[in-house]
Amino acid sequence: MSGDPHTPDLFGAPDSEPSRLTSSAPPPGPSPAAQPDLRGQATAEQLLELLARWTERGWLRPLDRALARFCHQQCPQASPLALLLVALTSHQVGRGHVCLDLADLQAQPDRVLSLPPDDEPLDDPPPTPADLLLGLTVPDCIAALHSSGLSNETAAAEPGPLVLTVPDTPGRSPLLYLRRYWQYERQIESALQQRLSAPVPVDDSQLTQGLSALFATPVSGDRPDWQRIACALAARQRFAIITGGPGTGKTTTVVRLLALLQAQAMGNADGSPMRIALTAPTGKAAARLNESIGGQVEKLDLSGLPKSDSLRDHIPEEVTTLHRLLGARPDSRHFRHHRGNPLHLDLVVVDEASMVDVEMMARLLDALPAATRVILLGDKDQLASVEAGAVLGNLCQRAEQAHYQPELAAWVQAVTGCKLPPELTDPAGRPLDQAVTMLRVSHRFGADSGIGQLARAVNQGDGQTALQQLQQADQAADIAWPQSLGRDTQALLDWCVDRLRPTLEWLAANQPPPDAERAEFDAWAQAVLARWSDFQLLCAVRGGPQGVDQMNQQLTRALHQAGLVQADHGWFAGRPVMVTRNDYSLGLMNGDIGITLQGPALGGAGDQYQLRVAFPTSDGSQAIHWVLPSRLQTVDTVYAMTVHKSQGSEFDHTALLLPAYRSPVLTRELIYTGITRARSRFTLLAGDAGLFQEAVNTRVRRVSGLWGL
Ligand SMILES: Nc1ncnc2c1ncn2[C@@H]1O[C@H](COP(=O)(O)OP(=O)(O)OP(=O)(O)O)[C@@H](O)[C@H]1O
Repeated sequence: MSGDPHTPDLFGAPDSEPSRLTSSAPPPGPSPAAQPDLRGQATAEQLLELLARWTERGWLRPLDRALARFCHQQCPQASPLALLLVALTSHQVGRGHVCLDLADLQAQPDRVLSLPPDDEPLDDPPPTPADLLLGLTVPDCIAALHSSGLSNETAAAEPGPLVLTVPDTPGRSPLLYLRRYWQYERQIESALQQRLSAPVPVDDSQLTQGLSALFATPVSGDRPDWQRIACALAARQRFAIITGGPGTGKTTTVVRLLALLQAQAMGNADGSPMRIALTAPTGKAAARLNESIGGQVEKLDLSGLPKSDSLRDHIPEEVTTLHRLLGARPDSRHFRHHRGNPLHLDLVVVDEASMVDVEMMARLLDALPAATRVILLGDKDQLASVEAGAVLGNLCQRAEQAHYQPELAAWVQAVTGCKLPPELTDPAGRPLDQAVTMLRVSHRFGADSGIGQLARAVNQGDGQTALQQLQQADQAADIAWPQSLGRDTQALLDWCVDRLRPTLEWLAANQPPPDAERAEFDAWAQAVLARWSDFQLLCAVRGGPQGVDQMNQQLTRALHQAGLVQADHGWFAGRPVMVTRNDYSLGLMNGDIGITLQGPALGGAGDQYQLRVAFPTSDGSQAIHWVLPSRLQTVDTVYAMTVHKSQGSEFDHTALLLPAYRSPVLTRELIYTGITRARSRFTLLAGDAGLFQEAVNTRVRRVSGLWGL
């Protein structure tokens, strides 16, 4: 659970990235002496030497080579081919995959290293996996692993550091895992299987009544009300997923679902309410849900439900982070709650589940009794977590087509009145399919919304339409692509300064006097934090001229020159920072954003200010958590932030800056995530239409063995 989330090699290799094998101008071949012959005489030492060369070039992480060396020491009989597979599997984990797909490896061997772009000239290139694996087949790899003593197919066998799974289902490839990740996937699979095979008995007429009470809009025959359907499906399952794009009503639906389930529980013979936890992977996402859920619970009309007088008090509004729920321990990947010390809960709702990695999901499910119901909410099309695994994406692979069994469709119609389109039913639908609902109508972005249309085109991989929409957008539109800004750094900086200016000027103009009451400082800081989401520059990459590091440095300088901040380095009022590592002693979580302000002096010395960083409190209250800059060890300036770090946040006006060069990071998921961070205005900052279009055509594929549910 560590690592720099922004380095390109952390992301899955894009599907459309041409393999080096097929590129038109391959780099000159390696000298034969440098290339271990994996079919014949190569030794482990030769292979490890080659891995060292890859590591020097940044194609492999030192950790990946160290693991191969460790495996060589533990199992000296392991062949160089087996050791190569160890290093590549480890490297895949660093790029967000849970395993190495051996068929993919054979088809496109060079996708598994962090190779530079094809057009970058290489000086004395080492052989690549394509060179090493030439003439070797998947069965050769399997045989090498079997004889290595490193991998076992089942958990029952003597555990080796790797696990090889060879599925007998046609179309499925053998997958090689580091054992830990195999275990996480199996934990998830078994926890979900257990829940999917034990649906909750429901009283259909009570359910129909509850749904009618909560959903005021009458059902129209030809347009299914997906929110109502989601509630019905989740009411009968111990595990359910509600996925949907921005503004499709995930929160609205879950609030109604909570009311429905709680009303059912309180209407039961013993009348005890369910113990419910609402959680999200980051503090920011938790705070956002907290805010929106609170407002929605208040407005909910509960009059048609049983126990309506006391029901509202039992609908939770407080959202906690997964780390906090599980009882994270400083400097440890172990939690206080686990199988041996489970959480006593009846229902757990996980919002922004696309950001939950395989390890976190496994740990959550491990800490829950089998009877605890689990509901995942999230947008399956967003970027996955930077850590290994794209659990929500993997589980939602069949969500578009739904695959509801005809009996389920009939039941849905009986309890909700909604007729499901026949193309979404499938007699061969799997148990997981029956537990997934995709919300398909955006209530935030109507049919004529530029942001909505652009997000849809990008999501469908239609780069040409997306470009046309951007090119044809007029002044009044909510999307824009000022092409000159993508090519002229100074113009870009000036444009960003102008967008940040109102908030920085407001901040300075409204600063309370040093002797003001603490509440006055808190209210001011709250307002500054709220205004901070008026505009956000997002960068696709970390390094390079359009990367987040340089943009932050240049923007800081430009703001200083414009007189909007008092310094161009160090700590100064108006510097926004994001916490990059959980700090339990300060109560700050990775991803929390604070603004440096002239705050109240410590100890109440009322005649002077003290520079402090104002963080919102995660309980959604109006209080501010003021932290001395010297106590913040790991923060980044965030005048610009990476798209990855922006997940779970929304901004009124979002601008997405793309690099001027090809990068494996530029994918459809990244562009979609960037666009959907915008509430009311989106600006693309890119100099090259081709790169944008290429990115939209490029998908992240995260290999996983979670397909059998
Ligand atoms: N069925 C509906 N009819 C009309 N408006 C709706 C409906 N459902 C949701 N909305 C409105 O659409 C907006 C977005 O809803 P909501 O916040 O529930 O969506 P979401 O999917 O959780 O959004 P996010 O992208 O923020 O996660 C809210 O203003 C909500 O009141």
